[in-house]
Amino acid sequence: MRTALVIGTGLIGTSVAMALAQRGVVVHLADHDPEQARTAAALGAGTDEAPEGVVDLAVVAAPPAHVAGVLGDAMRRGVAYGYLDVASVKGGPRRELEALGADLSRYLGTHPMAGREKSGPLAASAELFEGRPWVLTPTRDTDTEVLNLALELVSHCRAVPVVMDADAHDRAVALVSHMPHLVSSLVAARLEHAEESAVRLSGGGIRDVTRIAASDPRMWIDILSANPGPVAELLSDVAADLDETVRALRALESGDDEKRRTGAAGIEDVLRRGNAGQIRVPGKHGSAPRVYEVVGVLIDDQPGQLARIFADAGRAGVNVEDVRIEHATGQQAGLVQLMVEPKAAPLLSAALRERGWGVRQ
Ligand SMILES: NC(=O)c1ccc[n+]([C@@H]2O[C@H](COP(=O)([O-])OP(=O)(O)OC[C@H]3O[C@@H](n4cnc5c(N)ncnc54)[C@H](O)[C@@H]3O)[C@@H](O)[C@H]2O)c1
Ligand SMILES: O=C(O)C(=O)C[C@]1(C(=O)O)C=C[C@@H](O)C=C1
Repeated sequence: MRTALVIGTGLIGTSVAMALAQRGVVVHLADHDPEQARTAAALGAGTDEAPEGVVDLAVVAAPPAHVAGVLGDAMRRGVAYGYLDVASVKGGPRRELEALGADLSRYLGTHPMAGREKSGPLAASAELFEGRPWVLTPTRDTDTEVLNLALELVSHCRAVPVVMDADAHDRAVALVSHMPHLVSSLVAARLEHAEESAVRLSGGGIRDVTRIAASDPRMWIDILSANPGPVAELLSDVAADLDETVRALRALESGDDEKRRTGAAGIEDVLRRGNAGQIRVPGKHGSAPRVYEVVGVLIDDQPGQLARIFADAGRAGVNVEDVRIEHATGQQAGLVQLMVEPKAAPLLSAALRERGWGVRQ
């Protein structure tokens, strides 16, 4: 990738632009608030002058409700070869773009699983995405070159590409991002009118639980409006657990030994289930480096090949953890190396062979 246009130069757009600029990509910056683009340029993220020709990749980092409109407009103007967005929800923007009649082969919905509770270019950092998962949602129609440009961008940001279906992504982030965000806000909301003498005792525990409650509500209204069903289901499960927990605590207040024993067992159950869930959360920059097995797939230079490989891997139920592409010099062929969990490698090889791919494991 030689040139890129980042539209929406807040926290995420500026962070992407900084990472690309550091890797030698010529980055153009645009925002509906020109002051934001100027600030991003002053931070070394690129130039706020419009590109003269067509750039390789346009990256839309506007709030989710504006993503489809901004993408549709950029595509109509033909500003780039490929287009991607980084919005926190993937199903809605794709459907909106489809309704606008856009050429979806040149579009790839993506989502870096990294961020902050602060907004704007001044909160940006080129290192924000290092080691973090970056979800890509290609379909059968995705142009191979656009997918390659996206993979290059993810690699420049030193993130880890994860391929998923858009709706499966939205269900997953309801669990690991959207529902936790609301729970954090609900806990923090209890502090609003609390006694200062109590609030000033706050320590690491409440800080950890409420950090994300400081985020911009306008952005989160957009995010939650685009994923309300899955989040409501999860929150109603949390509400049922809360009811049980309150019942257990009330039992602990009782003068009756048997009731107190039942109450203690209920609380212990909540705490132990919490331990079991917490241990599954990867560290800040992912879990300790894992060893993946490589499944090599031979491709010729036909449009749509990479997207088809990802779609076939998805159909086999295999998560592709990382990808490398080797092009054979002077030949219309290449080798795609898919990095997967060791136990998934034989399954993936068999599924891809069955679908006619040349596989090397
Ligand atoms: N904040 C996070 O933690 C996080 C993480 C991953 C992905 N995202 C996604 O990234 C995108 C940007 O989020 P952010 O945190 O950088 O927000 P931000 O508020 O820091 O930046 C958004 C920028 O978009 C600009 N903008 C708004 N409407 C626009 C339009 N119509 N055209 C051009 N520019 C416009 C704003 O002026 C602002 O500079 C969102 O879609 C969000 O869902 C956010
Ligand atoms: O770390 C934070 O501040 C975040 O909230 C980041 C976070 C998340 O929930 O993990 C928030 C929303 C984005 O879509 C992706 C990442």
